[in-house]
This record gives sequence, C-alpha cells and structure tokens, in this order.
Amino acid sequence: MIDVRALAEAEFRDSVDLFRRALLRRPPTDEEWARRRGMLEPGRVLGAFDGGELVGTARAASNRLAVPGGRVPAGAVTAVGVRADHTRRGVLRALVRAQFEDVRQRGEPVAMLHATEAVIYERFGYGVATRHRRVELERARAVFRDDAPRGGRVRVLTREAADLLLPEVYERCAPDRPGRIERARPWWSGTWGFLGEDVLVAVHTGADGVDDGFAVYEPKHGERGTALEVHDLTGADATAVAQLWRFLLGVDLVDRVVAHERPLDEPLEWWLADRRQCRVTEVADDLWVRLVDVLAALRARSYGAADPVVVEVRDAVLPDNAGCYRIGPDGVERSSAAPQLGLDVAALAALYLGDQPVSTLVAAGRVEVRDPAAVAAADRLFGTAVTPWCGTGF
Ligand SMILES: CC(=O)SCCNC(=O)CCNC(=O)[C@H](O)C(C)(C)COP(=O)(O)OP(=O)(O)OC[C@H]1O[C@@H](n2cnc3c(N)ncnc32)[C@H](O)[C@@H]1OP(=O)(O)O
Repeated sequence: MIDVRALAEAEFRDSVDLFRRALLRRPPTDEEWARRRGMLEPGRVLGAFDGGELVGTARAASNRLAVPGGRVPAGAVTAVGVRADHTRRGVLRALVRAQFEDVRQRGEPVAMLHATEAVIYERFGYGVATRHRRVELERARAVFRDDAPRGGRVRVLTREAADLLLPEVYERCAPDRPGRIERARPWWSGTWGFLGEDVLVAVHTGADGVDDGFAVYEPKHGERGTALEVHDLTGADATAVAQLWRFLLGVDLVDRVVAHERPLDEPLEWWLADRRQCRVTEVADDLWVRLVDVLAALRARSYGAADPVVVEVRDAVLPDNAGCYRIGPDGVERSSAAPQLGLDVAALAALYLGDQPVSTLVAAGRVEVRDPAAVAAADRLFGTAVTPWCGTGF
C-alpha cells in the first residue's frame, strides 16, 4: 500500500537525494544543497511511502505560463523519481493523482514539466506543447551576412555580477511569447548551482543603453577541439539575439558553438552567409503541458478569427474534464451541441500554445473529424503568429 503526503521541510533533502539516485546521479553536496534548497516550496514536495519508507517523490513550484493573449497559473512539476526497487508498482501513478489534486486546489488550471523520457507522461494527459532544436556551427565557417540585424554592444560579466543582473534582463526578454515561464529568484540560485565553474556570461546592451539579452555559455575541450556550449541565450528582440550569436561565433580559439534547446523559429540560418553552417542536430519535445482544469485553461488564452468550433474532450484520468467545449474568438464555454471534432486531453495540450496545427493532428489520427469544415476553423482559432518556446529548464 502506497501512501502519498506532502513532506516536511526536514524531509526535503531525502526527497532530493532519492530523485538524484533515480536519475543515476550522486546526491547534492552540502554546498549544492545550500544553493538549491530555496527551489523547494513548502507544501509542494510530495513523498510516496511504502511501510513508512520513502520510495518515491515528486514536487512542483508555483509559476505562470505565457499563453496566447495572457498568462495562466501553472504548477511546474519536477524532480519526479521512484526508488529503483519500487518501480512499476504504481508509485508514480499515486504521486501524479495527489499532485493533480493539489494543483487544482491551488487554482492552477495547468501543470507542466520537462520529461526525461517521452513515454512516461502522456498516459496522465500531458502532451508536448513546445519543442526546441539543437544547433551546431563550425565557428570559422559561420559568417554573418551584412543584412543580419546589428546594433548595441556585448560585454562579458563575472558570475557574481550576472547573478544580480540576469533576473532583471530576463524580464525584458519576450515575456509574452507562448510557452515562456517565470524565473523566480530561487530558480536563478538553483541554476547556478547546477552549472560548472567554467560557465561564462555575456550581456547585450541595446542602442538605447538598456541591457536586453544575455548568453550563458561554457568552453568544453575534447577530441574534436574546443566547443562553446550555450546553456541559455535570450533577448528582447532579434538584434540582441543576433549580436549575442555574433559574439559567440567571434570568440578566439573556439572550433564549434553548440546550443541546446533553441526556439524552432530562431532565424540563425537566415543570418548566415552559408545557411548550411547552421546544422540542426536535434528537434525534441520541450515543455509538456497538462490541462488539469480544461475549461479554465482554455479560457486563459485568446483565439484567432474564425467560426466557433465544438470540440469533445476525453479525459480518463480527470473525468470531470470530459465533455464538449464551444471554442471561439469570443470565449469558451461548455456546450451541449453536437461535437465537430473529438480528441484526448493530451492531444489538446499539443494545440494549446499553437505548436501544432489541428490539421497535423487530424493527419496523425489524434483528432477525430465529425464535421470536415471545422478543421480549417480550428486551425485558425488555435494558430499563433509566434512559435511557442519555453527555454527554461526546471
Ligand atoms: C518531470 C520529471 O521530473 S521527469 C523525471 C522522471 N524520472 C526519471 O526518469 C527517473 C528514473 N525513473 C523513475 O524514477 C521511474 O521509473 C518513473 C518515475 C519514471 C516511473 O515510476 P513508476 O513508479 O515505475 O511508475 P508507475 O509504476 O506508476 O507506472 C505507471 C505507468 O507508466 C508506465 N511507465 C512508467 N515509467 C515508464 C517508463 N520509464 N517507460 C515506459 N513506461 C513507463 C508503467 O508501465 C505504468 O503503465 P500502466 O499503467 O500501463 O501499467
């Protein structure tokens, strides 16, 4: 029999140790723990017990997710782990149920996470709401075009200075882009705790004198020479991002620049004289979203101009979400009209931020069509001008 309860603060470190072991990593040192403990929110760290012994854990942090036209309170789920001698006995299932209940009680219509494996969370109604790409460039051959955006200046910062400045700069960086989440103070100190001593930071200052972008990067020396690994790069506009890329591609003694988790629509190849020098080496799932309160979540975003569509949503894990919703530019309501489209709540998550057109999910067999005219209308309703991107690990 598995019991799940919120852990006391005195038990938090046991939870982190268990999670790290589940990831096959060593538990944090005292110094790392001192930096990270602020990321654990009292009341939101769950433990699963078997005969009084801690065998599983999951936690969440209060956040807000940018959605088309607004923001929605969202529980940022992380640090999910089950002790290796207790896997595949329903421990995760028990943790997820308790967590959904808690997320709802806190008035968060959405839960979100980054997944270690793509096969774990769909069964609980999570779907891939944003994706990202990994790019790799040979520095000597990646030359910027003259017409690529240019302006302002880039300066390198000490880590201490970055610690103070970056939270404020992040606030200016595309705060309304769907998929973007907030980075509270504990996130920053926790993240510095994860990064190595060799990490460097560059900040871009716009022509108006305002710091409006930054890159966090790390030199890595290996058999293929020296690479700059970019951990984080964001800017308020295309000029800030282009200048940071120019800077990284201009650092002496570097052979390659490798950047993970970049937005799919970053126009890096368009900025280069030889677009093939921007090699996309991976496109992967980024943020997984779970609409725990479908009506509230759907109401939190805006929709494009089109005729309203009645969609039937299935939800085996949270059955009170199941039913028909009329979705239109003027709002969302429960409906008793005949559904035009039908889908599972996990497929709805893939539409929620505009990552996938409805028509793609129709072709994938994930949306059933009862009225063919509704597909084009739903494409226009859910479609967004900007590709969603999260870009924040948690
Ligand atoms: C947001 C994050 O923190 S992501 C981090 C996730 N954690 C890790 O990857 C650490 C290593 N893995 C683990 O700790 C565990 O294996 C977990 C947490 C992934 C799964 O925990 P478990 O207690 O084994 O899951 P549980 O027994 O509740 O499984 C529920 C269902 O999911 C399936 N499942 C769970 N994990 C996996 C997996 N890794 N691959 C395939 N299926 C899985 C189970 O087979 C089961 O299916 P069923 O309902 O059809 O029988």
